[in-house]
Amino acid sequence: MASRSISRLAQWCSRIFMVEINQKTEPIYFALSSKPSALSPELDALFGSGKLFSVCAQCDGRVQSARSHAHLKRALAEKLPPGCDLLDAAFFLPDVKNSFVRGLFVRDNSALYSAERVVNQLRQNGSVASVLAYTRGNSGDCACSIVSDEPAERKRRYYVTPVPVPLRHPATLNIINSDVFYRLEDACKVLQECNDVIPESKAVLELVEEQKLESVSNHAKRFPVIVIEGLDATGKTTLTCSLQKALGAVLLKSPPQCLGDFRQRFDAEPPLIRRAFYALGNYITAAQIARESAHAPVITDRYWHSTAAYAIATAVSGREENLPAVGSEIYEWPSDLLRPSLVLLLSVNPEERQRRLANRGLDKTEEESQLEINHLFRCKVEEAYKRIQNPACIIVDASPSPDHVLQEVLCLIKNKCNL
Ligand SMILES: Nc1ncnc2c1ncn2[C@@H]1O[C@H](COP(=O)(O)OP(=O)(O)OP(=O)(O)O)[C@@H](O)[C@H]1O
Ligand SMILES: Nc1ccn([C@H]2C[C@H](O)[C@@H](COP(=O)(O)O)O2)c(=O)n1
Repeated sequence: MASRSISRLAQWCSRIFMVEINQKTEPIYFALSSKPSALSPELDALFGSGKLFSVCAQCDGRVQSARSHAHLKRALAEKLPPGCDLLDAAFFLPDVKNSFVRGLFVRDNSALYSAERVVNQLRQNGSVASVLAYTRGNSGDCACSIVSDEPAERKRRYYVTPVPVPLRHPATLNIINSDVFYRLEDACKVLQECNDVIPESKAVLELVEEQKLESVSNHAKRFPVIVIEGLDATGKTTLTCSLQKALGAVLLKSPPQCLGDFRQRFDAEPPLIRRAFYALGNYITAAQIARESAHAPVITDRYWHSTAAYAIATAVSGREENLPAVGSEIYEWPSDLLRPSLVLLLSVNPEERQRRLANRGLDKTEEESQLEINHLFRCKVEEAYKRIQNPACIIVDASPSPDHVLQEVLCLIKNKCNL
C-alpha cells in the first residue's frame, strides 16, 4: 500500500499546478516538494483561512477524460454549498507537449465546511480520480496529502512550493490535436472514439465519408474562393449575401448545412469533441468548394480561420499575451485542407458591434454572450485570426455602411483575384 501511495503522490510532485482565480488575474503556479517552504503572498491568498482541495477527473482515454472533467465541474457547481469557490486548475510539465491536464480547486469557506463531504461523495461514485487536500502549517507552510480510504495513502505528506511563471502558457502545450486539428484523419479519430457515448458521431463521419474528401486537396480550382471571417455581428451574413449577388457566386458556409442538426449536440460537448466536429465541417465545406468552384466563384461564410481562432482563444485563458507566439506552428493551415484564394477578416469597433448585436435582438449563443461580457476573449479571437498563416487574412474595416463595405471588398477581390 505504502509504495502505491508514494508513487501516486510522486506523480503529482513531478508536475506544476496552475490555479486560475478568474480569467482577468494572472494564474498562480506552484509545485509539490518534500521540503516545507514559505508561501508566496499569492499562494497565501489562495489558501486563505478555509479548507482547500484539488480534484482531477482524468481517466483512461482522452474522450472519457474530457467528458469526465466537464461532468465533474457541473456536479461540483451544483452540489457545493454557498461559501465555496470552484477554481479552474491545470497540472503540467513545463514545455512537455500534451502534458497539460485539467482539474479544479475547491476552496471551502462554507458554514459547516461541507465541501469535503461533497468531494468524497464524488470520489466514491467514481467521478473524481484524485483528490489532494491542503493543510496550513503553523510556520507559514502548506502540506498536501492524498484523500483516500487507505490509511497508508493518507499518511504521506508533500509541501506546496512557489515556482516561477513558465515561459509558455501551459494550455498551448496541448492545442495540437486537442483544440485544433491539422489533418482530416486526426479529427475523424476523435469522433470515432466518441462512437459509444455520442451516437451522432457515426452519422457525422458518414457525411464526411460521402463527400469523397480524398480528392479535395488535389483539386485544381478554376474560379476564386473567397472566405469572409469575423467575430459575430461583424456583418458576414450581410456581406456574403451581397457578394453572392454582385459576383454571381455560389454561397457556402462552414459548418455546412448538412451538419445543422448535429451542431447543438456537439456544442454541448467539451472542446476536444466540439472542435473536432467543426474541423470536420470544414472538410465537408472544402469538398463543396471543390465542386462549386469549377463552375462559379465561391463565397464562404467562415472556414478554418474561425475554427482555429475560437479554439485557440478558448483554450488559452487570460490575456492576449498568453496566446502562442506569432509564427507558431499552431497557426499553420492544415496541409490537406483546400486553401481559399482570399480570406477577408471583417473588423468593427466594439461599440458598433454591441450596437449591431442589440439591434439584431436574436438569441445569443453561449460563445456570443461570452464575447459580450469578455473583452479579453474577443481580443484573443481577433488576434488569433490575424496570426493564422498560409493564407493569412486581410483585415477590412466593416464599421461603415453595408454598401461602403461591399464596394471596398469588391475592389479588393478585383485586385487580388482578377474578378
Ligand atoms: N455595414 C453595416 N453597417 C451597419 N449595420 C450592419 C452592417 N452590416 C451588418 N449590419 C447589421 O448588423 C447585424 C449583424 O450583421 P450580420 O448578421 O450580417 O453579422 P454576422 O457577422 O453574420 O453575425 P453572426 O456571425 O452572428 O451570424 C445585422 O442586424 C445587420 O443588419
Ligand atoms: N468554421 C467554423 C464556424 C464556426 N465555428 C464556431 C466558433 C464559434 O464558437 C461559433 C460561431 O459560429 P456562429 O455563431 O457565427 O454561427 O462556431 C467554428 O469553430 N468553425
